[in-house]
Amino acid sequence: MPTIIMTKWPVKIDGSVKAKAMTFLQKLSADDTSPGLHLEPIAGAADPRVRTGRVDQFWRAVMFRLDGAGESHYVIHGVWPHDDAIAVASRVRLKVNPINGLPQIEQVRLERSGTAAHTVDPPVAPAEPLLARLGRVREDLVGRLGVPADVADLALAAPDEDTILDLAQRHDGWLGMLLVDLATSDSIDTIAERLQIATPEETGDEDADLLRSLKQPAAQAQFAFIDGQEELRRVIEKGDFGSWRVFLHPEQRRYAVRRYKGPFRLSGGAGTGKTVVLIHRARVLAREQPHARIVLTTFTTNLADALRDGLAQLDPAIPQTTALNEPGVYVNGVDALAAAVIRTAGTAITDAVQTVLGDARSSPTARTPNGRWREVIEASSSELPPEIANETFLSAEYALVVLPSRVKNEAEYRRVRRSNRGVALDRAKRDRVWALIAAYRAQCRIDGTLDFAEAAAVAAAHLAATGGQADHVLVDEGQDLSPTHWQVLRALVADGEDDLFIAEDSHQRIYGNHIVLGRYGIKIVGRSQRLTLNYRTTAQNLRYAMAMLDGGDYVDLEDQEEATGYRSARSGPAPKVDSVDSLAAELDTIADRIRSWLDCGATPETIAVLVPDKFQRERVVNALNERGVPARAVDRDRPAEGRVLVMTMYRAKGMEFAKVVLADAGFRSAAEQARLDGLDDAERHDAELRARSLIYVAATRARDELAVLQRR
Ligand SMILES: Nc1ncnc2c1ncn2[C@@H]1O[C@H](COP(=O)(O)OP(=O)(O)OP(=O)(O)O)[C@@H](O)[C@H]1O
Repeated sequence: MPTIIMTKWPVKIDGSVKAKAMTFLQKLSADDTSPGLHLEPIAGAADPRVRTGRVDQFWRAVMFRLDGAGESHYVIHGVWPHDDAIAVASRVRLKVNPINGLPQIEQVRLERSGTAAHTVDPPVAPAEPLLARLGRVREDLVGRLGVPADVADLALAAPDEDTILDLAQRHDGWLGMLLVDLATSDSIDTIAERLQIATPEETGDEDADLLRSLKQPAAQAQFAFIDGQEELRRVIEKGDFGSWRVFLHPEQRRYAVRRYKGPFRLSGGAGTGKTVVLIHRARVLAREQPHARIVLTTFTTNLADALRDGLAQLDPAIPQTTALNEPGVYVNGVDALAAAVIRTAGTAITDAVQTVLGDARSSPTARTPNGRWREVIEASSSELPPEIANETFLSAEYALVVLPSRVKNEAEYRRVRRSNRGVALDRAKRDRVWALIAAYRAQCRIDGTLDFAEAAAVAAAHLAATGGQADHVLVDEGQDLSPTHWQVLRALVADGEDDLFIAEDSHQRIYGNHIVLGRYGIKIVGRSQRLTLNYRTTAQNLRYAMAMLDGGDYVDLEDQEEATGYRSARSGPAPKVDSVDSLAAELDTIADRIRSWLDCGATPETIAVLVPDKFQRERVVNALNERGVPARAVDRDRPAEGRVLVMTMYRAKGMEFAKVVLADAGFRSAAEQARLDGLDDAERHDAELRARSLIYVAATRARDELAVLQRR
């Protein structure tokens, strides 16, 4: 049967044509001799392999036919209206790039008009174009990396990064990726290595050479061999043809499929496709090991919902299970996962509670309410200074020191190591802190509740005693997890091959404290890599977001300084940053901005207003509705259609929108300021880092346009 090789299609087609294209491709993949397909060569075409096929009366598919291993292969270039299709088919050529061995669809110049098929105004070269400033010469681009000469000349004349990114956006696949890389300070060797470029071997059989080239890792960012009718349907039905589902960057593919001898850590800035790698990896593991118990987890339930949806979109055939310890992929937030361990353990959980808390609770499934630490502090007559007797310090001390070390009494607390905790505690202070912790525990015992960190610690102790319940654990948003989360995940899976795969970005830590994985039995030892190409955010918005982090000392889960260098594949307008004098002016400006986007054809649900807290969320929703802009608050529910979405910056984590307004960026309520003022230096410093990260997270949710409003 013929093999279909999809490419990222250069034109977007609408739903009804898509359905017909699907039928056409299904027929083609079943039998390419069927006369209804009207497969035809084009007389005088630049490439004798080119064929057109009849999608319907009006639309034609353009493709290349290759023969190899006794089978025909069709590289589908795209679908166009009849006359355009003939014009495209006459001038396109598929060849192996002689320098880098990658497949290249080029447009041959039309002799009649003497113009290039893809005309681009050559920029006027400034005194020193960007690539010259970076020390690049024509030989690097053309002779070493295989950039076509005409594209190389445009790139070499580009005055700045944005111009190169514009050029990159006009070239799909490896060429676009090379251009993005060339605009950075990475060495030519690094760039070549990243795309695994190698000089091609020529066998004399051109079709076989092309097929080999199409299978190169960097080629798969643009060409996908379709594995059966079902995959064909998914590729065509789901959104655009350039989607993450099909065309992975070679680095993403490597991390999705590679085997690791132990825990692996994948870092990367916002939008670099970490979640995409995790979802693909879950699929790869599930397909290769149908009996494996695979866990895909993250920090919140909302993010887990998105992972679940993403996996189902990628491949509905992958079995998702709703119970741990069963074959298939179990997707859940890490706290829900810990709760599930406790629930299914039943009364057998008593031993684990005893191990962690030193008391007996038989069915500790209720949650400790927020504010319990405050009540305990208020009810005590502790002589501790305010920078210790506060909720932030005590809950952190409890989650970072007491629970992971399973401290059960004052004597143990006196001895425990408090590494990386800012405030030093002498013996008297330790005893007083313990008195508060003991009061907290006593109250929770009476209520029969556990807080989230306790529940994770108890679940970890239970698993450690009774054995793991998974074969592979994949973790997203690792930077936000707390020590007992890591303990439960470590205990969930036995040490061994592909046990833990962790995606994280320390710049996006907005919840917990900084921690180091090695302390919780997760030894990365050199198995750590970084993704650096941002798929989501335009270079302009990314620059704005990165500037929020300037000067902050961010440290990753292996206690190393976090790298900042990463780049965007997309270019767009600069963010609009406005300062306003009053709340009313701010709300008016938000409404005006959104109205102008809607007037230009944006759909409401692709626009989000991100605010610091729930109070402001309600205020913005009301103000927008009053001003005739339909808006809706998003909380735990999934975003609905037809209205502009308004949510807290926390809720927006992991999401993305075409257009984003950051309202009241950097706002701090009086209560929050008072809380920060009451903290010790180390806690305050960490809180400041998290506050900057929150703006970074929020700003990187914008795909195309970002507007920022600050109060003067
Ligand atoms: N290979 C790819 N081709 C096309 N789009 C991609 C690719 N990889 C990722 N994307 C897109 O880039 C966006 C960001 O991807 P993803 O959410 O996986 O990044 P992330 O690193 O997890 O981001 P964040 O840390 O901000 O949550 C998504 O829209 C995703 O579909």
